[in-house]
Amino acid sequence: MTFLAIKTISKHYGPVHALDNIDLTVAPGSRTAIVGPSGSGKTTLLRIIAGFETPDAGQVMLEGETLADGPSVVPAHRRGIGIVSQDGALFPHLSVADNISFGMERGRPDRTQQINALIDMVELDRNMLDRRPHQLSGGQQQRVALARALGRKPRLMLLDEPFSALDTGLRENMRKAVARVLQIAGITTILVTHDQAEALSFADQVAVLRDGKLVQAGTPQSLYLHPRDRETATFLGDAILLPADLGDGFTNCALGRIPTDTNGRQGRADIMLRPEQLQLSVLDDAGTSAACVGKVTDVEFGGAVCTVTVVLSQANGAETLNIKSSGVGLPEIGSMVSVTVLGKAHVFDKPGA
Ligand SMILES: Nc1ncnc2c1ncn2[C@@H]1O[C@H](COP(=O)(O)OP(=O)(O)OP(=O)(O)O)[C@@H](O)[C@H]1O
Repeated sequence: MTFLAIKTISKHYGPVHALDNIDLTVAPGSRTAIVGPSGSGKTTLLRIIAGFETPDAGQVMLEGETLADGPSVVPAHRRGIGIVSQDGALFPHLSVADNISFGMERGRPDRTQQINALIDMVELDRNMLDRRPHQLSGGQQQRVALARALGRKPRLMLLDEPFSALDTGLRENMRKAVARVLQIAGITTILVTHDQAEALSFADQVAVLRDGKLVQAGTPQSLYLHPRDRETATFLGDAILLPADLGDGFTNCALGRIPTDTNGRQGRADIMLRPEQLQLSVLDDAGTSAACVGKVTDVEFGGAVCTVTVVLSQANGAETLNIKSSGVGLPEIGSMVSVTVLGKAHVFDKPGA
């Protein structure tokens, strides 16, 4: 079932083609993340959905209602869409309570009850209600902004990089908290972010934009493991890209004979593995018959996840691999290791894709 449908949306700013024929559907109650490099059109798309920007062509439909049909649009304030932006955009001269209740009827008998319910929902202490925004941390301000947006009971919530000003630990906590609040409230959400890890962990659906075009949309798992092209593969995370010979659901490549995610394709192709699909074992003298052998040339300690650089032997094409490994029992530089592949290699649709 479709809740929001974006159909053939295009937008120019003078000579810049900010959005080019975008089609995207969003299911009710779901969380979609729109990701892409800087300038790929993410904010423009969000602003068109919100009603702050008019498309040149195409439609935006929400619950079957046409919100935009080319330049003919329903104004932003009549769309029932909430938005939380990067800076939270709170009113600095108003208390937290007044910020949350902004737009609520002032004489409403259940006003205090509503404010309390909203501040509880975003898991802030009620004793913060009398404070001004500058007396709150960045994360607390974002929660107030979310409470204010929720107070208007939006049909759809748009989050425009709301976590980007927060530091790493807080960012992750906020992301989880916001996802929880929106899920409990049953509100369909679209998040714009340039942080691919954030998109993968927050969303049920990830849509990748590049140069104003929608490159791929799908579940985080499907995009991460089966990206359409090399650019999407490397945008979504570290990737090991290798040339290979295909046949019968297997490939022969520098890592030996490994299963692939396509059947029935033959010939040369480019394949991708995620670094965590490769497992290292330090070789003792008896292990030199292992299928794929290499030498450790660098070890980068990174806490829980470390990077081990391995140069494969001549027999394995002398490829250089950056492999993710746990910080426990890291091999030493200069040691010989065998490399085993977990799972399947992804085959790109087109050679050189
Ligand atoms: N009001 C505007 N006038 C002219 N050009 C614009 C305007 N808004 C956006 N653009 C251009 O449209 C393209 C898409 O911009 P947009 O802000 O949507 O990208 P983005 O993916 O959100 O980028 P970022 O991650 O840097 O915020 C860019 O080339 C940008 O320079």
